[in-house]
Amino acid sequence: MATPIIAPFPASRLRRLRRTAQLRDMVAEVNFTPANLIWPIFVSEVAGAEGAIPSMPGVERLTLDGARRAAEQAMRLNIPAICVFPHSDPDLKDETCERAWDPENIGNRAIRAIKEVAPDLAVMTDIALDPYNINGHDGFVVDGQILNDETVEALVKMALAQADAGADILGPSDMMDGRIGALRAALEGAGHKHVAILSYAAKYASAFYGPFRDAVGASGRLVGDKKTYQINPANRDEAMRCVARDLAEGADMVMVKPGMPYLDICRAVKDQFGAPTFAYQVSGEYAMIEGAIQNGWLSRDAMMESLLAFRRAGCDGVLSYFAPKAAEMLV
Ligand SMILES: NCc1[nH]cc(CCC(=O)O)c1CC(=O)O
Repeated sequence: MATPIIAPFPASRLRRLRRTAQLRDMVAEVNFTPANLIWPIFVSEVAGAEGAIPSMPGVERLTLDGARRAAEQAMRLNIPAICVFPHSDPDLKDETCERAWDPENIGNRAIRAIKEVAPDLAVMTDIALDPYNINGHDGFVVDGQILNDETVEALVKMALAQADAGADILGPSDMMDGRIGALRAALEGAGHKHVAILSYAAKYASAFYGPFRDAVGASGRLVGDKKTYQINPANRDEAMRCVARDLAEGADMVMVKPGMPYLDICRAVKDQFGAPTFAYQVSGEYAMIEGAIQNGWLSRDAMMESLLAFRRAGCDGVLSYFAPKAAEMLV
């Protein structure tokens, strides 16, 4: 960073450039546009499960038709990408997680439905076994241990099914070791050379995912916690090693997750690696801000301020449940 030169007062009056909206805009260091957004949506295959998610006020589980409408809305609002999270039938969850790589699972059906109505919209996926796992974990569980290498093999099958369904961006969120290299090799081998990987590289074992687990119906199921695979919130160097490793294995873009409590990590990742860097403003962050807005405790400006903070911290974009609302305010 350049060394700031400040003339002594009154030669320097920093308020001169804050006087009008035009002057403030002229010297704004970062901006936020709809192009900075990725919109996560929940798509359910369970009849009657669509509708409100109490811990995420304003967010709904969608049907396939709802996903189509969201895709059309994203295109209208210039949101470049939508990220599909499946809410799968709880009665079909098991330990084999076989539905994760079924071409007809709800995630893959949603990808195809979106591509039908909005072929140009980028569709991102989530790669992890938790939507289909009876115990709510992102990997296979045997004797209370999360198996790494066996899980990676399953994730590869899941990824290929998503790529076959038309996904543009794959989002491995599982935090198994070696998955990025395995996914990249499999995609090349299967002719999916242009499918991009946005790695959940610096994903922390966070309490801020609670409402998401309600949304996908994993809350009651999760046995134990995810601390043996997600990063300890105390660690920064470890996050940097994860990002370096994932980029070296072929990730096209990297993510820091959660977002607001980890803005220091966003800045460090952008400065050190200069790769396309995204933050996930996760469900708990959304719930805090939107809940406070709906109670009249915060104004709607808090939403835009929270998004702008990611840009200031070096992020190219943000996955946020605020995407449609924020994009509407930006047009
Ligand atoms: N692989 C699961 C997954 N993918 C995205 C989120 C969280 C997103 C959010 O909280 O908004 C999670 C939850 C978890 O790791 O338990």
